[in-house]
Amino acid sequence: MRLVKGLREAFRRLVAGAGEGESVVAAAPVVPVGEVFRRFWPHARPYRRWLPLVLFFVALGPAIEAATIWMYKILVDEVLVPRDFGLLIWVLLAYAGLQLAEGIVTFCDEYLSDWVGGRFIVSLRTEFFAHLHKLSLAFFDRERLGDVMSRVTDDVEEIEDLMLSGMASAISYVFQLLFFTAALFYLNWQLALVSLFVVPLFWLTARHFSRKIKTAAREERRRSGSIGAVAEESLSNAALVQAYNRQEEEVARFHRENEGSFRAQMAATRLGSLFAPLINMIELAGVIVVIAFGAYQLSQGRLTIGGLLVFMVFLGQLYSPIRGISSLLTSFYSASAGAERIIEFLDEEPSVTEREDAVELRAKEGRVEFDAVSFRYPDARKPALEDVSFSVGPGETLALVGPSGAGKSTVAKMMLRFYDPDSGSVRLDGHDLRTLTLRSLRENVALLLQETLVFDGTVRENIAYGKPGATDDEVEAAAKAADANDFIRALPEGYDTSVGQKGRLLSGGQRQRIAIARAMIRDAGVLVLDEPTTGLDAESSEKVMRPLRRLMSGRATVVISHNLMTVREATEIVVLEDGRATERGSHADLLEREGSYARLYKLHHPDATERLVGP
Ligand SMILES: Nc1ncnc2c1ncn2[C@@H]1O[C@H](COP(=O)(O)OP(=O)(O)OP(=O)(O)O)[C@@H](O)[C@H]1O
Repeated sequence: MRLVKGLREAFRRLVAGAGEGESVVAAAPVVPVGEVFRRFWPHARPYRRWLPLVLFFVALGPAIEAATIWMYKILVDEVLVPRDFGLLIWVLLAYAGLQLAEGIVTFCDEYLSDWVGGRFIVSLRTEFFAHLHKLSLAFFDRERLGDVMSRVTDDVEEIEDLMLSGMASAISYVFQLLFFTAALFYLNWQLALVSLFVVPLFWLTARHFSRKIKTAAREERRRSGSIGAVAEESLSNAALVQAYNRQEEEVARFHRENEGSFRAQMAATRLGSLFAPLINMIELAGVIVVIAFGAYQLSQGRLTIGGLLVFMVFLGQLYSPIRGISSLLTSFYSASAGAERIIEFLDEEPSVTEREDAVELRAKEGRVEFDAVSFRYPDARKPALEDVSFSVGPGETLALVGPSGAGKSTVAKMMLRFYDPDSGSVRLDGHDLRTLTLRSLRENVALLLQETLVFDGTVRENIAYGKPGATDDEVEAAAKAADANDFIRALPEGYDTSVGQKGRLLSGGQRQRIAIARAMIRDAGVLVLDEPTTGLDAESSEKVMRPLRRLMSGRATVVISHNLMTVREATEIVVLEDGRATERGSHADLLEREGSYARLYKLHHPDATERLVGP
C-alpha cells in the first residue's frame, strides 16, 4: 500500500507543471486562442492568396506518402507473391517518381511556409514596435526595458509559430490522419475499426497533459522576459556594477532567473517526454490488437500478407501525427503564451493621446504658461506638482530651482506633454497643449537634458536629428552657433566622424555642444534646459554657456538647475518645494526676502561667480 502511495506521489511530482515562481516580470493576462487568431490574422491577410498553395502542398505530402506505401502492397501482392517480375520495373519507376514528387513538394512547402512566416513576422514586429513608440513615457517608466525587448524579438516569433508554422503542422497532421484512416478503412474496415479503439485513450492522455504543458510554457515565456530584464539592467549599468564590485550579486541575480527558466523548461520537457512513451504504450496496445485480429483474418483468407504488412505500415503512419501532438502542444502553448505577452502591450493605451480635433500650432510666438497645474505620477502616493503657475515669454528665462525631488523635471516633462496635468493646464502660445497635435507641439519645444542624448552615428547625423532633411550648410551653421565647428573639424573625419555608442568618443562638454547645435537647427520657440551644465567643470560649462546664451536669445527658456549660480540672471526664479511654488521673483528679490532661495544660495555658493545669462 505504502509502495503504491509512494509511486503515485513520485508520478505526481514527475508530471507537476511549473508553478509561478518569484520573478521580476509578472505573467501576462490569459487570452483565449481564438482571440489570439482574431488579433493577429490581419498580419497574415496580405499573404492569404498564398495560403491555399501552402495548404495544397501540406495536403500533397501525406497523399504522396500514402501512395508510396501503397506501392509496397503492389510489390508484395502483385510482384513478389505471384513471382510476376515483369511488373517490377513499373513498380520501381513509380516508386522513384513518387520520391521525386515528394522532394519537390517538400521544397515548395518549406520555402513558401518560411516566406509567408517571415513576412508575417516582419509585419507584426514592425507594428508592435511602432505601437511601443506611440505609448507614453509612463509605460516606459513602468516596464522593464529588457522584458520589452524580449517581447519585440522572441515573443513575436512565437506568434508566427502559432499562427502559421504550428497551424501548418496541425493541418498536415489532420491530412495525414484523414489519408491514413481512409487507407486503413479501404484495406480492411473491420481491422480499421479495431485499430481505432485506442483513439479515446490518446485523447484523454493528451487532454490531461495539455493543461500542465500550458502552465509550464507560460512560465517559460515569462522567465525569458525576466532574463532579458535582468541582463539589460545589469549590463547597461556595467560601470556601476564594477565600481561597487557587485559582479557576483549581479551574476547571482541573473543565474536565479535562468534557474527559474530552466525549471519551467524542464517541467515542460518532463511532461513532453513522459507523454511520448505513454503514447507509445497506447500505440503498442493498438498494434498488438491489430496483429492478433489481422492474423485471425489472414487465417480466414480475408486478408493478404501484403495487405496486412501495408496495414501495419499505415497504422504506424497514423500514429505518427498523434505522437507529434506532444511537441505541437508544447510549441502551441508556448506560442500562445508569447501572444499573450504581445497582446498585453498592444492593449496598452497611450496615456497621452491626441484629440481628433487637435490643431497644428501655426503662429509661433513662444510663450509657455502653467496655470494651476497639479499632477501625480501613476502609483505615486503624493503629487509631484501642486497648483504650480508661471509664465515665460520670448526672450525671457524662467529658472526652476529647489531641492531634489521637488518636481522640477516633472515640469519639463509636462511642457513636452509626456504627461497631462490632473488639474490646471499647460499652454503654449495660448493653446492648451491637449488641443495641439503632438507633432507640432514637440516641434516647437526643444529639450536639452543633463544626460545628453547622442546616437551612434556621425556628428552630422546627430545634429541633423533636430531637423530631418537639414542641408550640410544648415548643419554647419548650427554647429558654428553652438561653438562646435572647431572641435568637429579637428575630429578625424570632421562632420562624418562616428561618435560611438552614446557619443562615447566625445567629451561631456562636446556632447552638450552637439546637443545645442541640434536644438539650434530645430529652431523651436521654447527651450527646456534640464541641468545643462551638470557634470561639467567650470571651463567646460563656460564653453557651453556661451552658445547656450546664443540659443536662448529671443526664445522662451525654462531652465532647471540645482546649481543656483547658473540661474541668477534669469528673468524670474521659481522655487519649487515638495511640488509647490513657494517663492518667486528675481535673484535680487529672492535674496532680499531671505527665504529658502536665499538660504540655499548662501549655503551652497557663498562666493561663486558663474552666470547663466551673461551680459
Ligand atoms: N516616473 C515617475 N513615477 C513616479 N514618481 C515619479 C516619477 N518621476 C518622478 N517621480 C517623483 O516625483 C517627484 C518629483 O520628481 P522630479 O524628477 O520632478 O524632481 P526634481 O525636482 O527634478 O528632482 P531632481 O532635482 O533630483 O532631478 C519625486 O518625488 C519623484 O520621486
